[in-house]
Amino acid sequence: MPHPNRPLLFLDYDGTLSPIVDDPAQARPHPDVPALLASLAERHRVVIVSGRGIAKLTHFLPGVRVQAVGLHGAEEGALGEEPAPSAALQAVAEPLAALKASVPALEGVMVEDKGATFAVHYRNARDEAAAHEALRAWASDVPEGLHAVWGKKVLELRPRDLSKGTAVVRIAAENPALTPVYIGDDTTDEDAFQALDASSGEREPVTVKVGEGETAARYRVPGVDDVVTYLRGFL
Ligand SMILES: O=P(O)(O)OC[C@H]1O[C@H](O[C@H]2O[C@H](CO)[C@@H](O)[C@H](O)[C@H]2O)[C@H](O)[C@@H](O)[C@@H]1O
Repeated sequence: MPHPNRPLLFLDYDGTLSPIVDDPAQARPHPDVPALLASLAERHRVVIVSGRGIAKLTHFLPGVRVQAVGLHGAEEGALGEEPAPSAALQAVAEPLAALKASVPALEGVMVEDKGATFAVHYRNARDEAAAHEALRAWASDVPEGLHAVWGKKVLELRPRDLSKGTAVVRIAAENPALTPVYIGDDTTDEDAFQALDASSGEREPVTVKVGEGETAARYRVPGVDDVVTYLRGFL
C-alpha cells in the first residue's frame, strides 16, 4: 500500500484503531495507538473520524491532540477540547428524543447514550436475528431529516445531510496540497471512501478497508495490527 509523502490521515476509531469488543464502553485503543498518533501528529495532519462523540474519543485517547470529526460528521473539533454544540443535531433533537423513547425493549439490546444522539446495539441480544428484524421495523419510517445507519451490530440515527463523507471531503478541500488517506472498517466509512474517490481529482486518495466485506476502498488490511504497521510507515 502506498505511503504518500504529504498525507492527510483520516482514521476511524472502532474496528480501526481499537479492536471490536462486546462492550462499547470498553473499546480501548490498540496499545501502540496513543503514542503512534502523537508521533504521526508531529509530522502530518491527523483527523479521527468516528461515530463516537469527541468527548468519548478523548476519554479513550487522553493526551492525544489531533483534529476530530465525531457523531458521523455532526461534530467537529479536536480531541481534548469541548466541541461546539451540533446545530444539525439540535435541529432534530425532538424526533431523536421521541425515537429514543420508543426503542423496542429486547433482551440484550443496549442503547448507548451519546448526548446529542444515541446508538442501539444488538451484538449481545439474546436472539440476534429477532432483534435485527425488530430494529429494522422500528427504523423503517424515521422522521424527515434523519437517516438510519446500520453499522457492526448497531443501528444509529444521524442528520440526513451529514455523513463521514461530507466531513472528509470538506477537510480534504481545505488541504489541497495533501493526499487523503482514509482507513476504516464499517459501513459508514464507505461513505467516506466513495466521497473521497469522487472528489479528489488529481489526488488519488488511499482508501483502506479494515477486515472483510464488500467495499469501495482501493486497499484492504486484515485487522487493527495491520493498521498500526501501515501507519508506522508514515514516521
Ligand atoms: O466510526 P467508528 O469510530 O467506527 O464508531 C462506530 C460505532 O462504534 C462503536 O460500536 C462498535 O464498536 C463497539 C466496540 O468495539 C462494538 O461493541 C459495537 O458492536 C460496534 O458497533 C460505538 O459504540 C458507536 O457509538 C460508534 O458509532
